[in-house]
Amino acid sequence: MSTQTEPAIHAHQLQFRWSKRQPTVLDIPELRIDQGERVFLFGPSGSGKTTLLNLLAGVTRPTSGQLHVMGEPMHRLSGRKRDHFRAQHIGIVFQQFNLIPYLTVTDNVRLAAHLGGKNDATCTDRIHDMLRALGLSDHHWRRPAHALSVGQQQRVAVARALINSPQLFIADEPSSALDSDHRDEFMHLMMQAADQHNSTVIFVSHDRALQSHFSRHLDLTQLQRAAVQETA
Ligand SMILES: Nc1ncnc2c1ncn2[C@@H]1O[C@H](COP(=O)(O)OP(=O)(O)OP(=O)(O)O)[C@@H](O)[C@H]1O
Repeated sequence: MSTQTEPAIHAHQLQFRWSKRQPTVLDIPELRIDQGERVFLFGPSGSGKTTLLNLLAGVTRPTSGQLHVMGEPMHRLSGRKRDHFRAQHIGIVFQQFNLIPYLTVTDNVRLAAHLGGKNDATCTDRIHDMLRALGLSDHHWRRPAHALSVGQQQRVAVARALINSPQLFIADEPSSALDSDHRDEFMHLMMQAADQHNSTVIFVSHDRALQSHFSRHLDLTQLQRAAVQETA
């Protein structure tokens, strides 16, 4: 596993395409992100931001090249090993949150703790502390996820992503459905939670107003050589 000096992310000659008949979506000669960095990733629609996050999270595997995430060679690991690594070391907030609608708020977060091997005796207390820190008070905890507002679901998704104290926290447009007041509050809470765990943060958004929360701003079109596929 990783040491303190090892980068959180190191990609070398990283390429990805969906199939042999489709054009290359990502072609990144070199990318290094150090542990603890706060990265704001942006680029036009279709430029491959979500695809890159999925590669970093091990959801998909590079077509060619090397990708090390906290020292692990993701380009060489099987799907099962990548799933295991993700559950233990990476927290993700997806665009659509992907909560399980009929499970309670607490159990949605507990499931992630279980998959990460951290559903121990202190788990319920840790979940409730996390939910409280993210602004969800106790009368929400036993509600099914489908009975929450979009903003509340986002907070559950962040709690779920952070419950295992991940070394890498990845978020794909997690604040897009919030108004500007709630967005700032949400960003503050999210960064505070990431600070507590000293996580590396990679955050994708079209909203450039949010980039002031981040120490590094990465334009995907500058980072890579593949052309953006035109959206019809
Ligand atoms: N499952 C898929 N199969 C084939 N092509 C796909 C698939 N998912 C995405 N693509 C294509 O890959 C390219 C990159 O898509 P991606 O979702 O990574 O872009 P993005 O920068 O995240 O876009 P947006 O800002 O609109 O979310 C696009 O041309 C898209 O059409």
